Amino acid sequence: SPSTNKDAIFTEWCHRVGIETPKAELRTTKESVAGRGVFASQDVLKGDVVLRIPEAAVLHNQNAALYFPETAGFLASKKQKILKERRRRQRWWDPRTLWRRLRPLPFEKDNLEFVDPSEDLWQMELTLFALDVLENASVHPWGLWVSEWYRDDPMQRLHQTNVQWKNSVEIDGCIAELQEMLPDANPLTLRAAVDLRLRRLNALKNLYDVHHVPPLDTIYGLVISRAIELGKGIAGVIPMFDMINHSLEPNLALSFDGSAFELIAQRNIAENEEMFICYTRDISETINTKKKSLWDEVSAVWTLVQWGIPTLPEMGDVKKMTIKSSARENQNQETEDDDEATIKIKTFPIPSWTSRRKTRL
Ligand SMILES: C[S@@+](CC[C@H](N)C(=O)[O-])C[C@H]1O[C@@H](n2cnc3c(N)ncnc32)[C@H](O)[C@@H]1O
Repeated sequence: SPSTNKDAIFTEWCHRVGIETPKAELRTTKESVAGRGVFASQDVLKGDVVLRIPEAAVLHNQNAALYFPETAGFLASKKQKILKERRRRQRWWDPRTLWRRLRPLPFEKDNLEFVDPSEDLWQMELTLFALDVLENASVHPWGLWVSEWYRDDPMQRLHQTNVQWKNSVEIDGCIAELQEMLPDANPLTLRAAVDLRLRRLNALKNLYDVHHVPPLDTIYGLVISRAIELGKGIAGVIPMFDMINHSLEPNLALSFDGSAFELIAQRNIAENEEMFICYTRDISETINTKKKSLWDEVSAVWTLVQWGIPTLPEMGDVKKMTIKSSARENQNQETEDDDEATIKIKTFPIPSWTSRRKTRL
């Protein structure tokens, strides 16, 4: 049974919003690598579905827009402006673009140079929606879940002090702590990663003009550590799936069947074993890359900054979590050569705004 009352309340919440937990259970326990994680509630066989999360329960911008149309409207108009500005920058002959290139001292990059509008805007979208949820936590269906979001590492503590990227004393302290967690990391790489994360947040705040919301930085740090890419430039946080910790040898894979996300056992798992997904790269890739390279070191540093998880340098990677559409089919094909199984990545189809209108939690 769940180890704390809070876990039991969360599990009850999951069932209320349609999440099925046939073989998995959230537990706050020292047995978990992160103090809290998802465990097998009974013996699991390879190929079993241990969790099933309906798409309507996922916090992504279209589901969130149903509850917070005002925020959705604000975000959409800002996004339009940002994309327009980017299109203008792509016209090299535009006088303003030309001026930017000809400036004598182009070292001070501007906001748009720290974010890629086709990749990074979901960060602010999900952050603002999560803030909306928290403001209405006592009545909103997602309230109980979002209130449970948690992360404790030097980078998150830095975010929680709402530090500016120019404030070097606090950044130095954070870097020193991260360095202790990953002594092999090159200090300059570490500084660059922290700096990039803070500058990107700063750039997003400027582009959206949302500077004065105090818990924004905190929620931003939580959102980026829990979201998963669902499609190009679209991300979401999947309840209960977001409670699963990271391992380079995961025993679960995520699959989408058109209406729900399923977590499928990749091997037999004993009752009370912790269950993991891999936040970084697939096992099949890790096996072939034992060699430590500069790129691996950069990746390990990024994993530390993004999730607060110190990995071995040769194991790190910056790749985002991916959805293995074929996770279930692989079970049938994999019998002869497990490691060679190629994973097809399915782009998650976000349903249109109108067709989703009726589906609420
Ligand atoms: C998606 S959440 C996972 C659930 C989280 N443990 C919780 O209770 O909310 C990601 C966060 O979990 C923690 N985490 C996940 N895997 C970890 C690991 N292998 N070692 C240490 N911390 C981990 C980190 O704090 C990370 O930022």
